[in-house]
Amino acid sequence: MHTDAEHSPSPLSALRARLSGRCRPPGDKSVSHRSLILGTLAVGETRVEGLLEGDDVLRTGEACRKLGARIERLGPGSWSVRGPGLGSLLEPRETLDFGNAGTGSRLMMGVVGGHPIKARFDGDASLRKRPMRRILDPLVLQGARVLEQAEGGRCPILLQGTAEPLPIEYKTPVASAQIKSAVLLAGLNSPGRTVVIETEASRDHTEKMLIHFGARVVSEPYGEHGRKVTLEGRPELRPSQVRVPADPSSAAFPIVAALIAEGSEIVVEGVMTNPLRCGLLTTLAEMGARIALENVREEGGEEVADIRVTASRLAGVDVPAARAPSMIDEYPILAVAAAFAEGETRMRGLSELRVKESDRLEAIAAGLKANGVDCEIIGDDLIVRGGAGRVKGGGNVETHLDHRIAMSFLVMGLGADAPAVVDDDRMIATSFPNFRALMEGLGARFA
Ligand SMILES: O=C(O)C1=C[C@@H](OP(=O)(O)O)[C@@H](O)[C@H](O)C1
Ligand SMILES: C=C(OP(=O)(O)O)C(=O)O
Repeated sequence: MHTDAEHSPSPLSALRARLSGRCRPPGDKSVSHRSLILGTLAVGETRVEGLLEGDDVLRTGEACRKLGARIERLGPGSWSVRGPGLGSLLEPRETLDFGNAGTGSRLMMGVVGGHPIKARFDGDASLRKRPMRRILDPLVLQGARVLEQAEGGRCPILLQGTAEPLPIEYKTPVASAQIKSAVLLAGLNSPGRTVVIETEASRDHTEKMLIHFGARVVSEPYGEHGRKVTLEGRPELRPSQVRVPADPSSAAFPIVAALIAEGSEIVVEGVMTNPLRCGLLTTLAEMGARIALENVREEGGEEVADIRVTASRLAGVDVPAARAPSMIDEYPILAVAAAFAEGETRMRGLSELRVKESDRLEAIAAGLKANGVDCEIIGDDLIVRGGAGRVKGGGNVETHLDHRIAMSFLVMGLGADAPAVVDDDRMIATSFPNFRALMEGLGARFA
């Protein structure tokens, strides 16, 4: 299946534009994956509204079906999930193919790891490069066994889960919501308590949604920036209603586009403003961006807001490493904003960017250089010296099967002197299938 995607790239270029109007980005990817997974672990019908119908999430849905869930699309973004329930999952007969999705594959490893079933995990060329030992190590402590794996603990992986996961206390080696979530999801079927400690807090959607589905989860501060999360095993998960707010990581693209494209003013509606996802907004505000949160309200257990953005003169800033977990997927688009800023932006502590869909640190630097932007990587830091409102553009950007690299450099083209070209736009469908239409609705020009 993945071979098609790899064999016929679809290049796209973006031209200078002025943006105006209102838009609503699709549902949050993290919440969407989790709504299907938790729906599968609850007995009865879970209804999801605003599900992200991107390839990553649809593959999680396919995997849940292979474990015994009945999943139906009732209308656009509206889905019904009927789970067999915790402890009653079926052993899948076929490989669970997660395509490009780190989140889907890693969370489902946690689910399988906590059940007495065996499953094979695989994905595309990008997913096959991503490190999975970080997930397998704690799962083995919980009692799962890795029967087969590619070199370095990579997919394809054959995982044998356990009927009775051991209650463990686990300190994550890096700030990662995927590691935390895999351990908690495996721990759901444990007779005891599972504790995950992180020294830097990562996004907390799993904890919040587990509580929404009826589990007992306590999250306490740990050290200066960390959290200690305790889950009581074998909860009675009840089917629930989930309303998925708009994805702040997708909203980041129109937001930065409006900041850098002269004369623009837009409103991005219904965006989740969970503090553990808001590092980009904090950073852009420090850079002098004219961004206002309007109509702040609650939707589906999360705070959401309409975000008004006016084109702005930006100034370079120093982004501390401690902010990385709250904006981990936003560095490619922040680097584009930094390219248009006046002065130097230093983004610190980006080692995790090397193990995303591509080596994002290298991919960002190469894309910036191709478009005439002065930048360098020093250790795990990225330094961008901005053009004070001007970027040459005209570059050809290699996207390496990475949706965020593709969208970021298309946004760059909307503000650059010459069009920016990305070598392949197909991966955009993994997280933001209507990216092009939504941006064109605001006045963006692509060819
Ligand atoms: O848990 C999640 O939904 C995610 C966690 C992050 O990954 P890490 O856990 O590897 O930081 C993020 O990059 C990814 O897009 C989504
Ligand atoms: C890192 C990302 O996703 P995943 O880890 O799910 O592939 C992302 O969407 O930027």
